[in-house]
Amino acid sequence: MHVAISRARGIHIIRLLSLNCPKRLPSSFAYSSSSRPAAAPEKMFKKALQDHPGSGTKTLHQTDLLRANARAPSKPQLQSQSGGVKRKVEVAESSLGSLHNAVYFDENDFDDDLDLDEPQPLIVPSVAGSTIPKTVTYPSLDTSSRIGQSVYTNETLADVNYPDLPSISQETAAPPSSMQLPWSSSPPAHFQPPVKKPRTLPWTKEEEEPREDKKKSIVAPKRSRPAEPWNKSESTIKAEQKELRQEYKKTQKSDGKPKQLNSKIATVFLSDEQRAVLDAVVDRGKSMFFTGSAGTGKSVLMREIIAKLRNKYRKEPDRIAVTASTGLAACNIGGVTLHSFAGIGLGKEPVPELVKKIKKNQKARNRWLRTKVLVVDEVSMVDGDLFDKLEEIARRIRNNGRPFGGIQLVVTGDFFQLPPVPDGSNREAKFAFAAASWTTCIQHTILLTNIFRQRDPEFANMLNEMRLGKITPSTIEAFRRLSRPLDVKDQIEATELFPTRAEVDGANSARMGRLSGEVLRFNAVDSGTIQDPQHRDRLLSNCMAPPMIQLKKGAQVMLIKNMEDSLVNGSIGKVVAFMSEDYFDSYKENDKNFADDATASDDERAHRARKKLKPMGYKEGPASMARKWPLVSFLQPDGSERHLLCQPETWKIELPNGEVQAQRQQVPLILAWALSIHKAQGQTLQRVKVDLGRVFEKGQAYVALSRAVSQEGLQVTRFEPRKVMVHPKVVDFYSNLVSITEVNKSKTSSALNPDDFDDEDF
Ligand SMILES: Nc1ncnc2c1ncn2[C@@H]1O[C@H](COP(=O)(O)OP(=O)(O)OP(=O)(O)O)[C@@H](O)[C@H]1O
Ligand SMILES: [Mg+2]
Repeated sequence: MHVAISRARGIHIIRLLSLNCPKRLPSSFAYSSSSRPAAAPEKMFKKALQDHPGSGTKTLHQTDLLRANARAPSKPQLQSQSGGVKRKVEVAESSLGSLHNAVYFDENDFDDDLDLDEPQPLIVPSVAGSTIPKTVTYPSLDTSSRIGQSVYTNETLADVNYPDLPSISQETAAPPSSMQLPWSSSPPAHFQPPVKKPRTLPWTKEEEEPREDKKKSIVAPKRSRPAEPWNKSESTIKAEQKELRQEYKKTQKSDGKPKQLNSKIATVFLSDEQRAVLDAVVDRGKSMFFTGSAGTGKSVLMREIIAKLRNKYRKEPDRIAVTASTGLAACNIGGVTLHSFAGIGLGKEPVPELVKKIKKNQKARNRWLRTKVLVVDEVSMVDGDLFDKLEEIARRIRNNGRPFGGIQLVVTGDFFQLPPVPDGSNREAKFAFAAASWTTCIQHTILLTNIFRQRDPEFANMLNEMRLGKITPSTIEAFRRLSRPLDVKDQIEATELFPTRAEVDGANSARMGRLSGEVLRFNAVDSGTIQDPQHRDRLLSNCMAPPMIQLKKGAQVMLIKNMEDSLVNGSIGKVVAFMSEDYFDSYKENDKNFADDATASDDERAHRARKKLKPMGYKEGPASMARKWPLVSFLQPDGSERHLLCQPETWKIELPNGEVQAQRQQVPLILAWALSIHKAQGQTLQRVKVDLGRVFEKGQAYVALSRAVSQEGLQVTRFEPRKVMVHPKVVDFYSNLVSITEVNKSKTSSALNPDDFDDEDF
């Protein structure tokens, strides 16, 4: 397992707000684990604030809210919130505010990455002397099966479509409620085993369930790092195969039974603070906002919560609405945007009109009526006025005067990361915590403090200073020292993070252009209940998987689905070969035959193996023979590598009732020499390169740098403290989160008492 359980550097839970629940609530509580933190973030926070006393700590916003709420009745009948208290957020004008003004939004697209740029066509790498492609169509396996291959003079460009992919049934839409989670930053849908289980190597075969179809991913076990991963398709595979046979023999000898070498998705072990939040949400039905620095396991916890809630409501799955602020974030957790869930379009109208609109839409109305738990991910990008509008809509539609119409809210995000995108009007974006109804709807705010991503306390401290926008001279120096190129011993380069998609596409295309050899083009297959192609395309434009990806041998790629415990969303690797599934079938069935002839090409050996397998019932088909998938060598955090034959996976945009509005089937890869900061949000990356001269948005620099797991794996150029922009309102909000030290002072017991969550229910 590449991520060991971090020796808890301190686990603290801070109960901060219980404003609307005065009954039996202590003002705060604390929990601490047995071990002390090496670099407790709350200490860093305090220290940073002390170091910079003038640091935007004006009137504490939260204090205002507390006072306001103290005067409010315990179960406020919120009326006309949308027309109620306006909390104007005074934000310094972004130097690139004009970019935001050009942003186009609708209810399905809150992807600032997409909005910042016009959609960019993927640039075909220019190849000197290339000629107009000649298309060769292979005979079909069946009438619907067709593969077109275009041949260039210097390189081959092959289109790979998936005409015969099985359509995904509605039953497969919702992830299994009891699924296990790996330790990674992938969305919950990715934590399911792939729709078809990864194909394992021969020695695991006997343990596998019989499967109906053959489209499985092929995973090789860990092996030591090769010198040039993409140049080893034949001889190295032969060597690998020998190694595998030896390992196989060993497993046979050890206990007489084959062992499952490739463990499936591992169970996550939540820290005590994560566990406490999970219990409060799932068992006690609390409305919670849990937050914390990048890498504190918010996403891991949210996925576990969703899984547990799905299990709890397994008989009525539509009781849980999984949403996120942006299309990308929503797609990442297998949900929809908050706007789509609400059925409010752009949501610009006043609440009464929006209510009318929803009442006319039976499906949207039902969603509001049926929902018991509303999950909101990446809340930092949710607009505060929108939050208030939704709160009022919920009460009106559900005819229930409790906060948010009695819906339990499970909200997460880090307000120090990307802020709400302004709506194009002159109005400044308003944070969700500044919404008038925020404190009445959120029963508990929990600060997760145990940073898992960066295990080096010094680095975690540097990032925390950056997060708060209060960087000490020594940290500035330390970041400047990171401008050197990374010292890497293998061929995997640092992924460069850019603010805009155009820069990303340009960088990736340039790198692809430098590679010679065959280009294979993989086209996605899109489907779903939305028939209007434009609408569907717009929804799917937020999907991590692109509509088309071109790959060459040697291309650096990122895996965008979790396949195994160590092959997860965010794993970086190189394409080492393109191989058909049949080749692999033959290979594993007939390995001796393959291994003994190093001179034969992949195809020759596959052909020979197929011949041998024919009498055993092997069905030969030209189309299936020709369809090749990228074989990728992924770098593991421990320096070893693993291989995966990357076959299409599915992404869905799914409503709470299970209706799959849109889905995309595509190979689970994107080019990864470069990545947008937006797409990198939430990822954990081993090697990262960031040019801070390009960042322009508050929180952007922090999001980019905090993807790295270590200083050794991070290169930062043009580090300027002024590039680290932090919103003063966010500083205010977080400075009101009581530190564990203060909590400990006011509490005799340091142990978390579960009863601390047992305040009155809404
Ligand atoms: N309980 C845990 N045990 C071990 N590792 C964990 C645990 N929780 C999270 N991690 C690991 O820590 C890393 C960061 O987790 P995660 O992506 O959930 O953090 P996050 O708070 O969502 O960060 P971000 O704000 O950047 O999205 C991941 O590699 C994840 O696997
Ligand atoms: Mg996250």
